[in-house]
Amino acid sequence: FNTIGTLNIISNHRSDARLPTTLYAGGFGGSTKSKNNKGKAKGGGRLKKKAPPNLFTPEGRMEHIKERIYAADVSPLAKLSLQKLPDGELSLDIDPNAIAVVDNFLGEELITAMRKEAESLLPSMVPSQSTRWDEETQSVVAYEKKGVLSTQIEGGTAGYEKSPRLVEYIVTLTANLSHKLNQILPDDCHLTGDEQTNKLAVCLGDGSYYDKHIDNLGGTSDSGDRRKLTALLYIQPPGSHCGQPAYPHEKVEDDPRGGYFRAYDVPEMGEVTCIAPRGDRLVVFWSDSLVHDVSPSFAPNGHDERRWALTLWFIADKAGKIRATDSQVEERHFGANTGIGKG
Ligand SMILES: O=C(O)CCC(=O)C(=O)O
Ligand SMILES: [Fe+2]
Repeated sequence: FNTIGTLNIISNHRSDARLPTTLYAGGFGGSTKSKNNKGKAKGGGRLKKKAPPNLFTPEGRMEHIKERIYAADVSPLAKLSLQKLPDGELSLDIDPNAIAVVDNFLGEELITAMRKEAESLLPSMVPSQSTRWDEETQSVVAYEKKGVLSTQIEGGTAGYEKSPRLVEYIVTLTANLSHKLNQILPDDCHLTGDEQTNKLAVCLGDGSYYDKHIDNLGGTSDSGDRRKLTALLYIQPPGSHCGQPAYPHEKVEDDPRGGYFRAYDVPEMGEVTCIAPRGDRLVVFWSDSLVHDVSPSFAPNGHDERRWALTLWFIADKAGKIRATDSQVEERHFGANTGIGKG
């Protein structure tokens, strides 16, 4: 995977469009500016009813996304659990299987516009690559995922022109969700706010699926893979995949379109947690520990039902550590011969 450095966004909505404003992920409402901005009125006065966000301008959209991030409940990610260390000792630490699910994250208007942008990129998307363990050659081999196309959203002028809202989302989420989480997480889980990597992917609806995997297996090797946290945004119409009962009791069988995100080993939720790819739903989890897959995805009523997901990987900062894969988890899910998959 490639890591994009700071994304420069060129804002072109102004009348003086030839004098572009460059917005930097790290400096735009990022780590220094947004402390304690939860619901506070400017000037410390009474809370006034806020004007609706202006989603016609980049600044308005980014401000809106930032507000949605600070309103979202991502506290499940700070949950602690008792874990067995390799020497058998127990330690209280951040739960490796924690998941935060945020519904109606960005609102119907923005998610609908983002879907349009995503679909406009389809002609440039290519078969998604994956890796699997090959018994014959006893090595990890790359293969093309059937029925899944993907691309990486790039920053810079060219990338911004192609899909401005997707770039704005990536920059704003990177800067602000990292900042918000760093305040509630221990140092070894800290994330950078100005670097990320991402993938826009579509399941074409022919039963395509993702094998069981952990996104980042780099914990024991010097792989250079610093991906720490995964944030998936499902870019479908809000309310799609609204099966009964709701999360966390959703079941794959609830919907003929399938395409459920399935997490394994999540405590108190039974063996498998099923999460529908519901439009405008954000799903956040630890890239270096959560075992997950995607059930076969179908689009029985045509292209509108195709499963679009934008994955953003947050990068561990200098103090952040990539966990080594738990050997018992590896054995339970992938067999002793480490047929382990990687996202
Ligand atoms: O689209 C999803 O729900 C999950 C995709 C995934 O696991 C991955 O890209 O690593
Ligand atoms: Fe994954």
